[in-house]
Amino acid sequence: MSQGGTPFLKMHGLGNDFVVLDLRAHPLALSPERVRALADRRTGIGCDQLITIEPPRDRGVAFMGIRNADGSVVESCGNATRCVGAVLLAETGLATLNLESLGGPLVVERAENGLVCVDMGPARLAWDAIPLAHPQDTLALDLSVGPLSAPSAVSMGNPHAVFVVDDVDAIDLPTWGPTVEHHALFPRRTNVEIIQARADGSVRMRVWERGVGMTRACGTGACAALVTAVRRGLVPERKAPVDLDGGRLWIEWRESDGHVRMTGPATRVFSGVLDPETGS
Ligand SMILES: N[C@H](CCC[C@H](N)C(=O)O)C(=O)O
Repeated sequence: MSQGGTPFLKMHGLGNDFVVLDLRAHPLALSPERVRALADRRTGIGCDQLITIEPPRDRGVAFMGIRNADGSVVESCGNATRCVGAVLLAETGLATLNLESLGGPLVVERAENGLVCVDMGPARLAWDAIPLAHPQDTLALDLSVGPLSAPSAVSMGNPHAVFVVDDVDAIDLPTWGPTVEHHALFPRRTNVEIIQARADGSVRMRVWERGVGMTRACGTGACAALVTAVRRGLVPERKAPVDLDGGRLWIEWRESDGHVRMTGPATRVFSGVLDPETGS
């Protein structure tokens, strides 16, 4: 492998996986084509999102860049925030730190049992904050696609359409997800979640991610799911475990400031160096 390549880490949060490029000492131009090539699971390293760690732009320890597998640059990624947060907590020895993203400032803390807790900022519920193409009540949108109808819309810096269903395993999300993702109601497309409330107070969720497709977990989606469950009166408290295909996240929607806190694992898989010639 040639010298001077860009170091990377392969990481995941509950199976939602990332190639994390540390660009702080190794600037690298990332065209959408290059992102798609790196994310390709057949010919590239393979990941749901390409994540960059960049020098801070304001008061954080670093800036985190987020690119979906289709090459789109997006605002927020909860699972990647825990992963990058874990890297920076270990690097700095801090117990809590500020991380910057396009979706806004994030606060990352060490939690018990090796987990990572992130203050994902406020849930945004206004129609033009999602954004939607025209004014609507975000608690229940005037939208039906196949067996899915009347989702709630929530932004965690990125858009989410959350459908409440009786049984998430009875919905063919790979079929209906893309139709919702690209619906004209969402000028920036949307992530698509289906959720069901359980008798034990937990929430079960599956997700079709904007710019990726089906993933095993979505941290911002889990935040949007809990916010929707609270708004719809489906859970007894403003906090609940959210069970995704890849595992469990603990989510709380704080009443005092409307911020959403997410706690869960961050897993490092392997490290490497990108070849500067081939970029992979
Ligand atoms: N697909 C999302 C970005 C990644 C979100 C997800 N991986 C998470 O953990 O929050 C979007 O286009 O907004």
